Amino acid sequence: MDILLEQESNMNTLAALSTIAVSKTDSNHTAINKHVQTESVKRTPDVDDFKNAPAGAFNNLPPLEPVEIYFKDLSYSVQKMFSKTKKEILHKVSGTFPSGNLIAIMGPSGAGKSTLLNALSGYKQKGVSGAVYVNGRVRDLNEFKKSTSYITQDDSLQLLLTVYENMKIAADLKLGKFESDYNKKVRINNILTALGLFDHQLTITERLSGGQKKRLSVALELINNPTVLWLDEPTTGLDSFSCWQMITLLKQLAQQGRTVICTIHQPSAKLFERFDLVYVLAYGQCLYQGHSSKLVPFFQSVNLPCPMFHNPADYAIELASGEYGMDKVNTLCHSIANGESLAWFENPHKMMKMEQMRHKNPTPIKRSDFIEISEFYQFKVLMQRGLIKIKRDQTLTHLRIAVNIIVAALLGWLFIGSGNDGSRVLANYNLLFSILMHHMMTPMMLTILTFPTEKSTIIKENFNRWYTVKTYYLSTTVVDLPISIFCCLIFSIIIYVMTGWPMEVQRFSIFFIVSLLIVFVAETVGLIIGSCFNVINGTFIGPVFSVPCMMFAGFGVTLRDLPSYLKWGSYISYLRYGLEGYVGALFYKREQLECNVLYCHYRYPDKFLKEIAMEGDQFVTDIIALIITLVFLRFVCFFILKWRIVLNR
Ligand SMILES: Nc1ncnc2c1ncn2[C@@H]1O[C@H](COP(=O)(O)OP(=O)(O)OP(=O)(O)O)[C@@H](O)[C@H]1O
Repeated sequence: MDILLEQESNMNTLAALSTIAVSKTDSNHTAINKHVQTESVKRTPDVDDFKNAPAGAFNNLPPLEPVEIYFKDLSYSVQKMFSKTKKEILHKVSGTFPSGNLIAIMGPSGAGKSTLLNALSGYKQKGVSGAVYVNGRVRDLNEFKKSTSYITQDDSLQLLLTVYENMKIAADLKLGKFESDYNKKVRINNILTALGLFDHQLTITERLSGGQKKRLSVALELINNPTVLWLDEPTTGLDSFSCWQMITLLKQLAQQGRTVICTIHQPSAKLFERFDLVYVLAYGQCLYQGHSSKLVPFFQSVNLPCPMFHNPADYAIELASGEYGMDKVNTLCHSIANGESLAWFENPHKMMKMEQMRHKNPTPIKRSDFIEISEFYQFKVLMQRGLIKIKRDQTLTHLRIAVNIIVAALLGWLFIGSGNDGSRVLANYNLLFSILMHHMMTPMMLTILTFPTEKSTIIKENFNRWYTVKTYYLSTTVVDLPISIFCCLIFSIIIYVMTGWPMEVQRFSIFFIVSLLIVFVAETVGLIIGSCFNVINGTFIGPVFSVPCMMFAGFGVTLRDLPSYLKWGSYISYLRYGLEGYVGALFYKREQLECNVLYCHYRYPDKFLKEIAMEGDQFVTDIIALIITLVFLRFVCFFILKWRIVLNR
């Protein structure tokens, strides 16, 4: 009990601090703003400057335009697998979410809570029908999204960045260069203080507790002061105190004029009371909509009284899951008119009609302070973030370098000095194929394994307008270049020197360029597979896709011996161009090789080239073919990524 009282007092302190934030007449606040403006010209601040700053998270932001959301006959259906029929998940639900309220969407598992949240926020658009109104007008999703932020259930954070770095990157992406670094720091500091994360700003996000990660997710989205916050299960996985902290924080944000809507599983009685409005779903229908304190009277009104000392939220879930019979579910949904009825709001007669909303807001919702950031600036910031991640993810970076050194050294050792040995030409050919396998599998599997974990973050950040898919795609392509080139170069040098291939700049350059192109193509293939599949399916699809590529490379079966009806395969297999390029680089126009045994069948490299049906002089064509393949796959990859992230919503 004492602990709870203490927690409550902490929360009250937070609430008091937030009240300071919204008080526009507060002289302290004006003084601080002035101070900030004058100081920003003078010097660059450091962290200590902010230690004693007031905790008002949004004290220098323009006032919020209230956003009232009303939806009518909202349905959501999905295509059933292996069937032409559709499955309807939301059944023509209606509802009203007024501004300045903390709203809970409740219901048993599978009732459609996340689906409703996604449909209302625009996170899901395909399969949604019905109307969503914002301030009395049909929602213009593009404009509406400028005022909203969506916080996903899995926090989707950049785990390798510190709390401050995450905030700074978010501030740079959302505020661009229109705000000075000093102002961004002040804003970050205020938000972190209000959310109890100030003392953790130098902590790597990976090491934060579950509750702190959830608060950081909220903090990141508060940077541009959204008016509507959508949160999918913000309390899942948190202990009771962290839940309390989170809901209290959300309540404060709502009290500042925002519309805060979250899905929640089964809140405790204490948590339940904190919500202003509750929207209960049962089997995709609305079972209750109204003030949290009126839930019990509502049940009473339909002769389903909540048992004494029973948590009303628990009782609502029991009813919604059909524990007391489906007839009760239908009665309740009917009584609330599937969300149309406003009878159980705190002051139903004060609820605004659509015309009144339009009258109150004569122009459609438009964020006056919205900042459009240039794609070039976004690219720069994403590059910065990518570089920090590479620097921090030392295990992966070191592993990539180490794997290339170790594999090159092992292969080099196995084939040491064989580069000029007429009796080991076939061994050299096998080695080239092994090198090809290494350059194909390592980057492809690495991308297949790492990209899917990034996907949810990209989807969330892109939806919240942090950056476009194009800028993300370009930045990931560029940021990885130095490490890929370095790994490939070190591999090529080790293997080339150890094997004793001819020390000629031209031969080595072709060998290196072909290797690099294979690495880039394999990375792109990995990215395509990673964009389409999850890690498990991707790790299966990757090697399966590689087998035909190997088959058509001309290694096991020479290109000459391929049946005519399968010839096409050799044109689309990028490994064929790789192998041909390698063979050309190392065997074309070579002098006769050394022979220290009785007989060397391939002492003359031309004879070998003839036998494997490769001309050897085609390396320029091979390099061009690899470049065309790379460019083509890069475009394909971009469109798949765009489709997965934006178009498939
Ligand atoms: N793309 C889809 N294809 C098939 N069924 C789907 C799809 N999306 C959602 N569903 C189904 O719709 C129902 C509602 O899903 P939703 O995730 O909204 O439930 P929820 O109430 O949020 O559940 P939980 O609390 O467990 O997360 C579930 O039965 C789910 O299986």
